Amino acid sequence: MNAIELTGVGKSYGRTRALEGIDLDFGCGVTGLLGPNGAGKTTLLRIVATSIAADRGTVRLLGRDPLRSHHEITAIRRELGYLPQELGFPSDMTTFGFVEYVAVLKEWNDRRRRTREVRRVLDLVGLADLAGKKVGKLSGGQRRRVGLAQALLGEPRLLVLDEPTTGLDPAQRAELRRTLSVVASESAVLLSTHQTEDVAALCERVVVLVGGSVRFDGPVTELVASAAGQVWQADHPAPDAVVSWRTGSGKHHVVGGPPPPDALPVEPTLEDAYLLMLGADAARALT
Ligand SMILES: Nc1ncnc2c1ncn2[C@@H]1O[C@H](COP(=O)(O)OP(=O)(O)OP(=O)(O)O)[C@@H](O)[C@H]1O
Repeated sequence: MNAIELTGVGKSYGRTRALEGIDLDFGCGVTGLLGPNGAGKTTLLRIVATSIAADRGTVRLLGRDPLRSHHEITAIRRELGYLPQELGFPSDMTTFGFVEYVAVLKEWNDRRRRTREVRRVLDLVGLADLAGKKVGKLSGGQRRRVGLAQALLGEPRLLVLDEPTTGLDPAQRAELRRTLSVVASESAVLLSTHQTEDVAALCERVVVLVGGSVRFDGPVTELVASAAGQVWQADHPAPDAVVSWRTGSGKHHVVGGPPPPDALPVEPTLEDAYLLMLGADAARALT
């Protein structure tokens, strides 16, 4: 049984079709969800986090149907950790107090066990030293880590993270990768991000959503390989490239399109492959 099983899933907001025909299964490991603004990433994560219901198709989470009964949805939520895109914090609560409050909502009724668990997750995200500080006085990145701490309570089998790296500095992002790679050995982790480097560093599998549909689903290495032979370094601009820019070294990084005459091929990155995929879509939309 996979932790997440989606078949023919669709969701609309009024006339806007946010998702259509989504067929995806996820087991243990970290899967990265990429897609441009409005592609449907948050909508998909909210469905998987039982925060909203799909309009069409079937959703099974941890072997259960969230629409079947209150009992089923509660059973799923007991094993689910969710970091929403925007998490509201009562600013006068302390870091410890806020995570403990979420633990109470998650039915950690034994005070000693609860305290131990809150300390464990604060330690995991590197916030032990700030446990007594008011949430309102934390930096954006620190607040993001408080959000992550509450999602990690109880070692959830299903961890859903909406843009977890937003606001984190490079050292914190590296630490987050370390934490998630440990969690993912026993849990299914689904995260959305605009940072292709995070996906390349952390995920075995990547799903690209475009316009509410799955545009790519497979190993990160496969997406990278799809750009082989289409990325160059050149001395001159490439006006017909899918994307190209002048780098700090003064050379031009050229992705797709005909190579300029002096172009030297370079190994593509995940970002190159992703830009190529989106660029091809954009070009198709214009014809
Ligand atoms: N509550 C809502 N009411 C109406 N339309 C919505 C609502 N939430 C999302 N949408 C629309 O659904 C589509 C998908 O939005 P969604 O937030 O899932 O995309 P996303 O990929 O997460 O975008 P972003 O990268 O900007 O966060 C968009 O067209 C958006 O405008």
